[in-house]
Amino acid sequence: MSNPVFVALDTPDLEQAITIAKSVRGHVGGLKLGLEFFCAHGHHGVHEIQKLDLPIFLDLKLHDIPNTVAKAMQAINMLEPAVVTVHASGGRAMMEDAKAAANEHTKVVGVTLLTSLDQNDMGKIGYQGTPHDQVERLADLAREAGLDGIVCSGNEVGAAHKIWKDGFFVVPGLRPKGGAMGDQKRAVTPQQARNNGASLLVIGRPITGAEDPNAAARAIEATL
Ligand SMILES: O=c1ccn([C@@H]2O[C@H](COP(=O)(O)O)[C@@H](O)[C@H]2O)c(=O)[nH]1
Repeated sequence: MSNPVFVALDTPDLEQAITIAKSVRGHVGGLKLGLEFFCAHGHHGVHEIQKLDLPIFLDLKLHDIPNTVAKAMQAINMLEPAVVTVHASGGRAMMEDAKAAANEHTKVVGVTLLTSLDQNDMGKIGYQGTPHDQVERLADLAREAGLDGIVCSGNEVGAAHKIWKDGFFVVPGLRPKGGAMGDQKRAVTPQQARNNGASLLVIGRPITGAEDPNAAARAIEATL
């Protein structure tokens, strides 16, 4: 992938999503559509964004019983997404069925531990160990289930890469040096994530919330 940055078009406003995507398309490698956009616009919205002719990452974070996730995957296959997310904590059978139901050319990746969570949150949820432990445990499970890779923070991607040499590593929660964290708790810079072994970098607000999204995307591209 020449430019590993996928910009997260996190808005329920279709026109705004198209405007931002048009302004940054020369400086990103793809477009990520998540729950906010998909719940508002569904397949129609994805078709509109596809007109911009960049790969589409559908970040739907599917998490349910295996049969339901497999059927949901079948229902988005006609959109031919480049990447789709499921929650790795849905378990091995769910991930196996998700991968089996997906298009041959769609990468299915498992979210390990959301980048908005830290060690303190893990304790409250009832997860054992550190974020590294959780990411490595679920990376192993995702690999065994036949997924293409995982989603984790830039802090853990180096360790995950060591245990899964040919895995595909999606890293969100990225902030240029000094950038506002917002709800992200395990953030690193795009450059750090890339150096640590990220395959795909997800960047939302540092680009979409900038006064000049094109300049922000260009500045990030220049650091990679
Ligand atoms: O662990 C995760 C998984 C997914 N995301 C998604 O990435 C973007 C990040 O947006 P920013 O504005 O750059 O914080 C967003 O769409 C999340 O749903 C994540 O942040 N962490």
